[in-house]
Amino acid sequence: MAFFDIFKKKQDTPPTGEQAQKQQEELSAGLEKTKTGLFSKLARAVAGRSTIDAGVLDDLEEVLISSDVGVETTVKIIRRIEERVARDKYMNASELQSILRGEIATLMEDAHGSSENFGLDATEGQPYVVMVVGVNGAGKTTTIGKLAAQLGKAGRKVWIGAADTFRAAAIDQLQVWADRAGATMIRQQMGSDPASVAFDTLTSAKANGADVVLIDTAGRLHNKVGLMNELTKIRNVMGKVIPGAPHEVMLVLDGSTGQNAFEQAKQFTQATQVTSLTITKLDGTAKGGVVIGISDQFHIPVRYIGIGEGIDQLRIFDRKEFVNALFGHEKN
Ligand SMILES: Nc1nc2c(ncn2[C@@H]2O[C@H](COP(=O)(O)OP(=O)(O)OP(=O)(O)O)[C@@H](O)[C@H]2O)c(=O)[nH]1
Repeated sequence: MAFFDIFKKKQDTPPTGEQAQKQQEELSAGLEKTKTGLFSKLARAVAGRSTIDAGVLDDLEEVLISSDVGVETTVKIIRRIEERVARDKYMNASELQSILRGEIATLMEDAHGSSENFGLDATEGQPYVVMVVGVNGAGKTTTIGKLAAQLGKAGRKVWIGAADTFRAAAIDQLQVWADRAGATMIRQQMGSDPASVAFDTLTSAKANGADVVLIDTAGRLHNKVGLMNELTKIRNVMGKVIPGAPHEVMLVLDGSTGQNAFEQAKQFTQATQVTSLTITKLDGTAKGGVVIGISDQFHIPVRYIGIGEGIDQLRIFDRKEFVNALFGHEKN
């Protein structure tokens, strides 16, 4: 069974029209800074210009790069718009916003393919295991906590493994979240072997009929080989307890770090096979363009975004809602 099914199908009732609207409004509010930044820059790029010409495209390039969309993705977008302009000859500068919206929507669709494709399916009757990776401070602990709470609310039995054993405070913080979420947490002494914690967690989860296992890991980046070896060791141990585990490797990135998030994505994708992304802290930043650039550049689907500290402010990422939140609903 895929995690997406586990999560979605267990939700008591789908949101009503009113709830769905509220959720969309919260998302728009969370992305407000990114939206305002992008649009004020776009407005400046087209001010006083009638057609989309080379000058407008140069300015657009700067707008996208300064909105943290990333160089590769920016170049791709500009090239596509250039092709359209070449075909169409005359394009009004006022159309730039809707053209950009269309290009971003297409990019996100290409990057995501089937958005349910986050990793492997778990064998029926076995827990679905998510290994959560990312640097300290990216929001791993909070994300695991919110996820456990949402899954618990949806009636799922959740096990959490505290395999970030380097800081006692990190283990304690995770324990607080686990208790709040009604999840079972497996922990050992600070400094113990993370692979051993993962082994204990999966063994206990399997024996107790857990639905989902979330494994927290330490994300020290000072040494790439060290990181790779540690993550490989944890993965191998998991696979011995539950064949196929981990079914998903979720990389948590702090969206407010902009270009740094791209660098982290590069480091982690080189160290291990990452199958999904969670991008946190989009509420406090104008750097939300990272969501577009990272999913495009790394071709890894974004599963969740964090738009606040509240439990339900960790949202399943929906690329259409995201584009709507940035550009408004499409007018027919
Ligand atoms: N505003 C906002 N804050 C967030 C979001 N996600 C996480 N945070 C905050 O970011 C801070 C860091 O989050 P943690 O979960 O502790 O980060 P971590 O990656 O586990 O870091 P370590 O515990 O140091 O390994 C906390 O204060 C969280 O409340 C979000 O989506 N929005």
